[in-house]
Amino acid sequence: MDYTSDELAHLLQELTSSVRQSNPQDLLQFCANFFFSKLSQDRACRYHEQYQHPMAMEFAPPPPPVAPSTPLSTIQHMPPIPALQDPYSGEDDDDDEDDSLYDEQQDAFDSDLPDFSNSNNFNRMHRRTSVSAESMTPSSTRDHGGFIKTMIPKTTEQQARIQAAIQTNFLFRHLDEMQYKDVIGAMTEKHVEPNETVIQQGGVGDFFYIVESGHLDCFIDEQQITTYQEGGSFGELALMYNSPRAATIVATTKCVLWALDRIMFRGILMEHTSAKRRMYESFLTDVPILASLDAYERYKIADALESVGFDDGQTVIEQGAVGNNFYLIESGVAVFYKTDENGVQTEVNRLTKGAYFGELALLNDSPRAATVIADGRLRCATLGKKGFNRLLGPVLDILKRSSINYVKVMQSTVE
Ligand SMILES: Nc1ncnc2c1ncn2[C@@H]1O[C@@H]2COP(=O)(O)O[C@H]2[C@H]1O
Repeated sequence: MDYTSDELAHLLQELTSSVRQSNPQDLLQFCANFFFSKLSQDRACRYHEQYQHPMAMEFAPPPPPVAPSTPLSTIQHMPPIPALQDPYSGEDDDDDEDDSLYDEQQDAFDSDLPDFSNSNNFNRMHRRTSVSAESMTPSSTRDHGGFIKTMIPKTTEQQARIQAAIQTNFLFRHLDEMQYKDVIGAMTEKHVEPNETVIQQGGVGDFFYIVESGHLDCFIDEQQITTYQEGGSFGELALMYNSPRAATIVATTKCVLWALDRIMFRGILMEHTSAKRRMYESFLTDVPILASLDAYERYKIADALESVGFDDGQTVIEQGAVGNNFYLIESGVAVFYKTDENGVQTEVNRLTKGAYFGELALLNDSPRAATVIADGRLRCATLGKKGFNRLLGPVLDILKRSSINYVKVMQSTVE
């Protein structure tokens, strides 16, 4: 045992006084939150100690956890994701604290309590830059909703590297300035060697990861599912659903990762991510072109989609323009027009919910082949060029094949 009875007594005393102060409705949930916050701080401190004593970095990898795996089928039938209260909203009063506790009650924390007894986890965090140890002292602050933030001081160079790593990642796009600062403040740098396992399928979820550099492979039941590189992220599912890790992630090269702990992920990134995935889940399932994708691939598309509305008669795409976006029709009617060399405009097509357009210019790097105008109110989910190539990879062949027929149809309509 590496704690003294004094430390235990002190910890329990602190818990007791927190309970008295807050008078929570759900005592067990309150205690769970208290200990999770303590764990988060402890993790940051251990990391700090390890940074101060680089010779103490050696460790044996933790034994593979014995837990049921989460096959994709489980993801397809996941229970609704509990929505957390936005920790940034509301005043600093007791009601807010109660609300946040009420929301937290929906969390099945006990089904997913990581085994933190093995401190080797922390020793896997390697710090690269040599900054004064004083300036690296981690701290934590409590915000309005009783949410305890992890704060690990960083050099400007580290902050710039995190910003570069997250700038193309869709999960960070919606953050306001304060959330952005908090996320950067809470991240922990992790250096990984080739063949090192970052996440073990069936294990418990502790961190969400962003890739700064390097490549990693993702396996489910030893079958390779996908790869990750600069700007990619993984490890969110176990934190969102309190489920075992759904896949194994192994580095294929040296990697630099940034890790965000469970509390910060749930407090800042989860709400928006889960809301968006929920919002697009059934819509994307009904889009015929995406039928061959699995549930997780559709989740990733949902992360990247932006909803945009057009009024009756508004132009969505102009023939001859440069194409930057792909569109999926959420509702309404899009009408397609071709203008011939004499300037005569002819209607060539009409599409409704579930159909897509705007792929030709992206597939062929060509100017827009038609003008698209909203007939009545039109709402589309759009995907930028990068997201289109990255996320629709598995259906690009189908899109290409369909685009050939589609061009033929349009040409025959015009002729
Ligand atoms: N097809 C997939 N199914 C489930 N998880 C996947 C899949 N592809 C990539 N992953 C990622 O692998 C991660 C393993 O840890 P998590 O379950 O926390 O979160 C998972 C996802 O981020």
